Parts: sequence; structure tokens; C-alpha cells
Amino acid sequence: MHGIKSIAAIAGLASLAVASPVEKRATPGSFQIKQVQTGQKLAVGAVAYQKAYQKYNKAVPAVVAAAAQQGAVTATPEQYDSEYLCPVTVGANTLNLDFDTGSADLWVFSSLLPSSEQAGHSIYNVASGKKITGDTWKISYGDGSGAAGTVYADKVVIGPVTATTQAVEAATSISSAFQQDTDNDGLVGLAFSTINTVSPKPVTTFFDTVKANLTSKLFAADLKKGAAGVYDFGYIDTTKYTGSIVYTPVDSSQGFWMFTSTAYSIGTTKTSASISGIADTGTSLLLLDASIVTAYYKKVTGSKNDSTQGGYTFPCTATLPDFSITVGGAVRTVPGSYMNFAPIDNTGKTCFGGIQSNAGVGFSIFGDIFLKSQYVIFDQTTSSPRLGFGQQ
Ligand SMILES: CNCc1ccc(Oc2cccnc2)o1
Repeated sequence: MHGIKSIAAIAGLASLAVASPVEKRATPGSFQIKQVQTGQKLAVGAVAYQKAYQKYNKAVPAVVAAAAQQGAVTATPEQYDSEYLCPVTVGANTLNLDFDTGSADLWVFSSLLPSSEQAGHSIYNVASGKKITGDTWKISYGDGSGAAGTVYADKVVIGPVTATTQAVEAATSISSAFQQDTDNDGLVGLAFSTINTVSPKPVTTFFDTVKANLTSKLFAADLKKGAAGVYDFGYIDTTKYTGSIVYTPVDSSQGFWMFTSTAYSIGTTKTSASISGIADTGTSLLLLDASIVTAYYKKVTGSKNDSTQGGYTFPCTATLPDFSITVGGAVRTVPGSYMNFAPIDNTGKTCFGGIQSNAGVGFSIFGDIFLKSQYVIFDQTTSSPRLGFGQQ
């Protein structure tokens, strides 16, 4: 768990590690999930049918298991919602991994690391995998953290969704930030496989590996403020949002879930502006153009852009305005109460803002501060990817 250290360091920026666009390669070997007819009702029935077998500890018939390829996995926040960790079975081990829609590598702490760097973590024992000779990987994230290693083919299970042969990137070296972050045993990249860092050829993300066998080719993030949420794979849980889902096209040319909003509101004051940004579950904060950030904190008494803290701070008792964007013609709102990210020290007097500048990034980053206010659907059901936002 994080102690109070530089909050800005915890908050992190989106992964800026991009590979040159290359043709996608199938993951090594094949996996045994059979194609099923799409159709929500079939899956709901199959899931109920599967549960009946599981209740009496009987083997689930393959066709039932395949039809049930959908389901939820719990996402538990670290302190201050700095990241969200989900249990994932990799080979014979279960690890707590950070699902990151801002990068495309599934990498894990492994038995190849020096034992001192394994301390405090669940690790993947590569003995269960098949080494992919010649493949290596190396990734660095916007917050300066990073990792590198080699690649194995092994089984990966997330909720009830199984990839029997997934490329698992086993770490042989990790940065100090990851060594210290003992809740985090690695990442599941859920951006587009074009930015996977495996060399000489990128491998597919977990989602790309399994999507053809999901009831619907999508996953959804239901992250929460200060509470465990879920990632749904293969279906939309219509109980997770109010009103309707609004969809917007995604430009995946940089490998991210990038979209454009046409206006923003601070409190009830609306301003037309074209904001291009990425939906990034691996970034804690909401990073926007400096002009918007300055305008936001003008409405916060006692706020200041404090270079010693790395960004805008304010009294922890401050009242914070709501922040909304207009996307797909609909307004989606982050309540002001979500905008207090964390105290800067143990006195709890001064707090670090959830909205900060995107200076140096080149686009905006709709990280957890924004995403936890929505049910977010990462949709590849058609050849044009899209994002869906349901207000919570
Ligand atoms: C807190 N630094 C270690 C760490 C945990 C998760 C990640 O990965 C990141 C960081 C920033 C943006 N996207 C993914 O780094």
C-alpha cells in the first residue's frame, strides 16, 4: 500500500510506450474456446446452465462453457483509488493485476526476477508456460515506471473467460516504483495490440485473444470511488448506469481508445471546445489542457498551482465544482466530490487535485477520476471501435 509519498508520482501518466504499427500476429499456438452464436439471451442462459454444473462440482460441457464466455471480475482500488487491481490466474498462479486501457502488454512479476524484487508480490512461475524463443519486451509508462522481460505462452483466466494460450510477458526487471507497489503484480494491457512492445513482433492483448469467443466483442469498466467495482467481459450490465449509453467513435490509430468531446462544463458554465483524449484506466487522474485546468481551479477557493507538489492543490475542506464533458451529444458529469484525489501529507490539511494539466502528453487523459463516474464500454463489436458512456 502507498504511504504518503509524492502524490504526483502515484498519480502517473498514460503509457507513452508505443510500438511502430505492425500487422497483428496471432498468439502462439491456438486456444480451444469454440465460437458461439452471439446473443445476450443465449449467454445469460448458458451462464445459468454453467452455474448449475458448477454448483454440484460437475464438469461443465464445453459447449455450455463456451457459450457462457462472458462475466465479471472484481476491481479493488488501492488507497486514494490510485489504481485498481483484479485477480487473474496466469498458468498455475493467481496474481493481482492492474487493468490498463492505456497500454497493450500483459506483463507479470515472475520467477525470473531476483528474489529481492519478488518480495511482497504474487509471482508467475514460468515453469507452467512455453517459452516463446527470441521474444522480448520492454515498456515504460508516463509516470516513469517500467519493466522488461521475456515471453511465455500459458493459460490466462479472467473471471469466467479463459485464454488457453495467451502471450504472458514475464518480467526479468522492474522499476523501483513497481517494486514498492506491493499490491500490484503486473498489468493487463487493454489498449490496441498495435502498441504491444513485444519484439520482434507484437503479441495480442488478452481481449484481442478472446474477443472472437465472447458473447459480444466488448468489455466494460465499472470503477468506483473508494469501493470495489468490476470489469465485465462480453456483455453490458444494464443495471450499472442510469438513462442510456451514449456512444462515440474511437480513433485507434495511436493504439489508444481515443475519442473527442465537443464541450466541457465547470459547474453549470458550459464552454464549446474540441477535446481529444484517451480513456485510460491505468492513469489515476483526469489530465486536460492547461486552459481548462486553470479555469476549473479559479472556482476553488484557496487552490494554487504548487510546483513543489507537482500540480494544483487546495484546502482539503474546499468545495469542488462538478466537471462535465459533452460526448456523442450527451453530457457526462464527474461530481465535484470526486475531484479531491488525496491529501499531500499526513496532516490532511492540503489536498491534491484530481484534475491536472496534460502538458507534455499531447492529448487529454480521461483516467480513473473521470472513468469512475461512468459505466464505460470498450466496444469492438463492429470494424469501427467505439466507446460507450453510461452515467452512474
Ligand atoms: C505507480 N507507478 C507504478 C505503476 C502502477 C501502474 C503503472 O502503470 C501505469 C502508470 C501510469 C499510466 N498507465 C499505466 O505504473
